[in-house]
Amino acid sequence: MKTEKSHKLFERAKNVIPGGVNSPVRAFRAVGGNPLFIKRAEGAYLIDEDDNKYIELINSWGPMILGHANTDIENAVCEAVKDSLSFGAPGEREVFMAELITTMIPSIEKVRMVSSGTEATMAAVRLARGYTNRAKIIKFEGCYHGHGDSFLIAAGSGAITLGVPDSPGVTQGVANDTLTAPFNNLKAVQDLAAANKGQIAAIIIEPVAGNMGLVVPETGFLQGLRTLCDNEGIVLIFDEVMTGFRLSKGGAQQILNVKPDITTLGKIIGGGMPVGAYGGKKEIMDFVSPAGPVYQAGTLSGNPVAMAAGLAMLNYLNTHPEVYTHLENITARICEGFEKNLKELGIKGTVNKIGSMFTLFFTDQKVKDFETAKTSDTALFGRYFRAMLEEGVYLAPSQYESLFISTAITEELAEKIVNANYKALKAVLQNA
Ligand SMILES: Cc1ncc(COP(=O)(O)O)c(C=O)c1O
Ligand SMILES: N[C@H](C=O)CCC(=O)O
Repeated sequence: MKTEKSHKLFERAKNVIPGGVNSPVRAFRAVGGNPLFIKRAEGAYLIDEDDNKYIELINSWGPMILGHANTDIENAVCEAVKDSLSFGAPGEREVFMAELITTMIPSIEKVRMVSSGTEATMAAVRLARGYTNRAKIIKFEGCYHGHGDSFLIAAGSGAITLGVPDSPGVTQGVANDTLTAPFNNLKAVQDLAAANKGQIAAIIIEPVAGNMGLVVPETGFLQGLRTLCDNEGIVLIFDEVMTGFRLSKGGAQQILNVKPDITTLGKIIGGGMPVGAYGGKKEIMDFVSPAGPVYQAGTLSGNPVAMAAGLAMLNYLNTHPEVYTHLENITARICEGFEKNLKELGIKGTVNKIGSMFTLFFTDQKVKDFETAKTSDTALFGRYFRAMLEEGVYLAPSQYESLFISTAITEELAEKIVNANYKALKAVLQNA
């Protein structure tokens, strides 16, 4: 595989961008080798600067659920651009967007648009603190909620990959207010709440965790958190930046049948543009400025072009429920193929999946939390990642990420992915 142009760009980038990338996990540090610079993407494919073409399973870390260069979304953006790129004043698309979100996710009665998932989670926690007049929050080991200071404690995603789950730069004062518990361990959360009675403002959780690899909640876990929050006056925040509009049109909360007080959103909601949102019960959302005292603002919040992209995306998903069945069937097919390959080649692996999200962990343990996720052989993952690239399939460059399927993955492509997986696993065995 020729990667000269990517390599040259990376060398130039390292001189002027920290680590040569604008988000750490893109640097390929966990898997070895240099990042590929992408010049174009279309449907299910990424095309790099050296004209290599890959079937891709990241989809910009989730947003591109309809594949790249979707005509509906691109047309909506082109139309919106004609009216100016930004107003800094309210526009009708923001109203349409809020109406659509509150229809699709009924636990959201009012919603505020922001420009990233990080902004959404930071604002949601500030709101919960302002509403309850309490300081502490509980988060889960291996969950990632963006790079807000309060969340960089036992954090997932690139923070695990690069060995900074507790980042320098976060003050001890902030860290003291973030308590952590293992995912899927209700007793640990109940104990924390009892030991800090009357002090916990919020429990924030990815209802389906995607940032320590994919980990699904066990039966009763989320419902147990709901009951605990109701009993203790704690605000339950579901961070659905990844799962919102992906696992169903009503997000993870719809399929798992548990309603949070606040939901944070991002990724798909922007159709590929930088958008986030947080919303929930009216009573809580009316604490947000200017309705209430909790301050939060944004120069580009509700940006008309971003709203146009997001509206086109959400309108499509809202009116095409068959999308989710298709995505689930394709994902099941790929995961079954991977499991068969692992068995045939005698490689230890566990495939976690839900809807159109999945992770192949190189461990024979059941992966139900961060501790079990960490039993994966990450060196083996690195070799597998590179072998898959050679086979023309682009994966997330870390064991601790979920993969995402888009509607552009046809049954034929699913077959190709399974075959590539077999060849890559075999190559990894031969070179062990
Ligand atoms: C669950 C979750 N929350 C929050 C974020 C932060 O979103 P963003 O990267 O848009 O700031 C991410 C992804 O990065 C995420 O996966
Ligand atoms: N896991 C992260 C978000 O979902 C990966 C994206 C990033 O940090 O660049």
